[in-house]
Amino acid sequence: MVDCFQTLHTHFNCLIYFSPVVTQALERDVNQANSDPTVKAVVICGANGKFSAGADIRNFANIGQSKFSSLESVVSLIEKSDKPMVAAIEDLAFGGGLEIALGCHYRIANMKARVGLPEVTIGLLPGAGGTQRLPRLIGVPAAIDIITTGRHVPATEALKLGILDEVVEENPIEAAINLAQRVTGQPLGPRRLCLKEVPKLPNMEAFLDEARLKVKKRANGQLSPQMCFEAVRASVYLPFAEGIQKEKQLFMYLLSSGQSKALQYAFFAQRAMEKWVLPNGASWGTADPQPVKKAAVIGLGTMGRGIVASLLKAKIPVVALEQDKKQLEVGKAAVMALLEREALKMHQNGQKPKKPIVPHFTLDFGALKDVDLVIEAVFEEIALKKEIFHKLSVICKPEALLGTNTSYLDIDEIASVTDRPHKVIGIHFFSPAHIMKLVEIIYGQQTSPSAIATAMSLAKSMGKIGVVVGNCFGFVGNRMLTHYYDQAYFLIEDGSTPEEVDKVLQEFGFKMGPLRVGDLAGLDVGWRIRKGKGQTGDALPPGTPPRHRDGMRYSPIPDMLCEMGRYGEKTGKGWYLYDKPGGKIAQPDPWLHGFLSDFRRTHNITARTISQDEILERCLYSLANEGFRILSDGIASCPEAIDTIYINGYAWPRHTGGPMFYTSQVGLPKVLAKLQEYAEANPDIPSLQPSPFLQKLVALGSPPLKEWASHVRSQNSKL
Ligand SMILES: CC/C=C\C=C\CC(=O)SCCNC(=O)CCNC(=O)[C@H](O)C(C)(C)COP(=O)(O)OP(=O)(O)OC[C@H]1O[C@@H](n2cnc3c(N)ncnc32)[C@H](O)[C@@H]1OP(=O)(O)O
Repeated sequence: MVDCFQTLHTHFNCLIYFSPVVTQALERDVNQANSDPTVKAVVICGANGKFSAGADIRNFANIGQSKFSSLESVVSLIEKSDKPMVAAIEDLAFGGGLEIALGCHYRIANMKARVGLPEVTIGLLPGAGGTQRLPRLIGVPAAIDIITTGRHVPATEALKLGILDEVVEENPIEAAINLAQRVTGQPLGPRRLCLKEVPKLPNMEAFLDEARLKVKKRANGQLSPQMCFEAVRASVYLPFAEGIQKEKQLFMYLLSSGQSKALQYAFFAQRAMEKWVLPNGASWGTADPQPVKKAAVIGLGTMGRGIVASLLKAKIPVVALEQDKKQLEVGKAAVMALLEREALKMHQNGQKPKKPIVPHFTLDFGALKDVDLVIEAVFEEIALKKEIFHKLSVICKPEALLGTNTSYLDIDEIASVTDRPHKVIGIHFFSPAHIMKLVEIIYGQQTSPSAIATAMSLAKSMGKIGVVVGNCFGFVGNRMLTHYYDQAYFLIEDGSTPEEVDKVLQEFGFKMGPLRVGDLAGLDVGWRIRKGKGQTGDALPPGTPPRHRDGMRYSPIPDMLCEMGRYGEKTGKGWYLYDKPGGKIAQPDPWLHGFLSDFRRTHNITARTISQDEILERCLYSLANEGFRILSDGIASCPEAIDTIYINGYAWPRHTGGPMFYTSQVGLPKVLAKLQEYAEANPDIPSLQPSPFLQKLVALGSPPLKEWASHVRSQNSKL
């Protein structure tokens, strides 16, 4: 990593993610350069076209304090050197990598480089002086922004901010050597960040108070953004050396917190999804993705519009089809408005908006004859979907992949009406589809590995995270979610208010609780699904007890709200009262509280005071309990898949690692005991009965989460 100007040729190939061994080697080489009189200046660069992405975070939690301290002392050694030290940043300088560059006296990067301090995203803070040097270099507001968000800063912005001294078109090493030659002999004092004052603000105190509140609000219970803020704040009030001590103290606090463990787990869990393997052994190694040069989307409702935008983002031309002229006009206007908003957003973020490819809007199914992929996004009605898929199998070319954006329905049933069940696959987006990162890729009994590879590769090109799952009602995410919502409804029947339930889940870390989310998504969505299942509406057999279905407890309250036209935000009332239809300001609704009291009276329910613990445990443990069933059914291949789905599709608070990781941290015996307790108290709620797989894990002594998949004996793959 160290290269020299003129005589020193020590050059060690630093891995993009460095270890304590690399830190030691860097220290040795800097010392050598310092003591070699023939060396006039040093250029620090990376190997293989990259500067550094920071420390290797595998097994981070096991590294002792001394190893972290040693990086700061090497940065300090670089900074104190009497010879000019120049960082030549190729492509990226993140985390400890940027901290090393901040220790250098000059920094040069190539045009496409990005720099940043992403430690906050893995539950930490920059612990090698970054929180003390960056504010001295670029001022407190910009440093707070970069350090508390962990965002990647493009080279051009970094130049404007003053993080970089120069940006060059190509290889920065050459330019760094030239710079080193130019500055040799000039005083280095003014270039040492540790000696600089933090730039003053006229209203520093007030600015920091406001910034602290903003960071806390955005953090939603995550500690690292708040500790990052406190470390930067220390740079304002403490001398450099004391600021470094404060940074170290806060870093060690975060390192030992459960949150950093959870966030690092989530980081690797997400990346593991890329390497899908089916129970029959199929994987990237055995399946080639088909090229998708042209795609079609059927249905331009909310989901269809977002899917069109996502495909266009991946530069795939799209045929957008609707069933009638009016729907097509409405859909077209909405898609164009969405594309304009996206372009404006890019412009505001300083990015150059690309000229959008305008979709081909049509009513004509014949326009689909040459597409490589269709994604159907019509209403969740199996008969409608089957009709469309039958048509597609007649019109589309034989090699075209037929995808459905269903969120619940049976992929095999849909495939059964086509001439190519091996090319039928679920591609389940999450709303808003152009923003949410998750895509569940669902394989049916006959879906080919190549179809899976194509869908996974498509997800990546749209900038999304694909997770391969098996076929069952609701797949992974929605199958688990049903139990979470059921508990919320039952708790409300038994005496809680929607506000109490939401508050508990918000305090856990969700941005919104289940009832508020229900109002946002539209209560009619679930109502239509329950009607489709015959749980409510015309298909309900006469004489069905109002609060039971097939002998199991059922809450009719959400159906009753919909029957009264209370669909949530869009109608101005649902679980909450809104300022107007489509309004965002939710207020507790006295009418609803009265309605709940009447409901309890009608059904002889004596309202009881329900503790916050019971609300949390019943909602979260019942959801995770279904996760254990999903694992033993082979619908998800590992707990990491479930957690990645929940974090990226359901806004599960990342700093708790996802439902399965969270359960592992609470302790499986405790979760099992609580489920047993709640199941006994509610014998008509079978979803509270602990899953046999959870019981098995506890009987096995609660092995670590990474071993759970190996304990699934009866994989019930649908392939
Ligand atoms: C001795 C300790 C002293 C000092 C401590 C200093 C603090 C730090 O530096 S903490 C680390 C800060 N850096 C980061 O958080 C960067 C994390 N990585 C990323 O953001 C991205 O990986 C990326 C660098 C932007 C590259 O993205 P992309 O091109 O999309 O590749 P990925 O799929 O994300 O990653 C490829 C591959 O690398 C593994 N990996 C990524 N980062 C790390 C890491 N920091 N440590 C170990 N491994 C890492 C990732 O898991 C992938 O592995 P596969 O096995 O190929 O899945």
